[in-house]
Amino acid sequence: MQTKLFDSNPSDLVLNLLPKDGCAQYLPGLFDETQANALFEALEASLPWQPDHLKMFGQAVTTRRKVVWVGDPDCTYTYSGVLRHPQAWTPEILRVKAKLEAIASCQFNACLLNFYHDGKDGMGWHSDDEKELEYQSPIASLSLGSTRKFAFRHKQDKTTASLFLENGSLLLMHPPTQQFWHHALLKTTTVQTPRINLTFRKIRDVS
Ligand SMILES: O=C(O)CCC(=O)C(=O)O
Ligand SMILES: [Fe+2]
Repeated sequence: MQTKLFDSNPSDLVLNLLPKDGCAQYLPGLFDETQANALFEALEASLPWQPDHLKMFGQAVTTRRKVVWVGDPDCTYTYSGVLRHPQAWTPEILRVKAKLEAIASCQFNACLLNFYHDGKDGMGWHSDDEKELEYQSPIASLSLGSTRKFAFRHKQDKTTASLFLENGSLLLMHPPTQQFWHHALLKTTTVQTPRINLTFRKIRDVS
């Protein structure tokens, strides 16, 4: 499947990285090196980064990776068994959100930010399919800092697909990707520098 991402530029054809049951599109260089590095530094310095708390096999786990949950005030969200209350949007994140909304032609109301100190930090296999998430909406994932390997694995037949997420790049995961595929940010011994990832999401109106 080939999908046109921008109406304005006919050369911006972005291929689907998945062979079936979903659509993931990679757009490198959405922010150039200078912009991406400036954004990385601003986010690293200004946000209240905290270790993440997960429940794995009934056990409480504290991650080395750090997170910030940002969103509209009513966007509480439970994942990995833990209820999160959002921090208020910051001007930088709002600017990024507006840019990604224009590209993805949709609205986001929440964003999970992850800080990976180096290759020893990663994120295990999961899908972003919590009941609070709007099933129809894509997830837009912006990468800043070190290049890291990201992989998809089909839930039924275990087919895999992977790619490297570069500084300033965007990965769009469209429905029904989360229903059929797990994804992971793979650990590696070869990366010694940090990375920040922002995943913009749409929480359903549960009122
Ligand atoms: O860091 C990444 O690229 C992936 C993050 C992710 O999968 C998530 O936040 O749900
Ligand atoms: Fe995810």
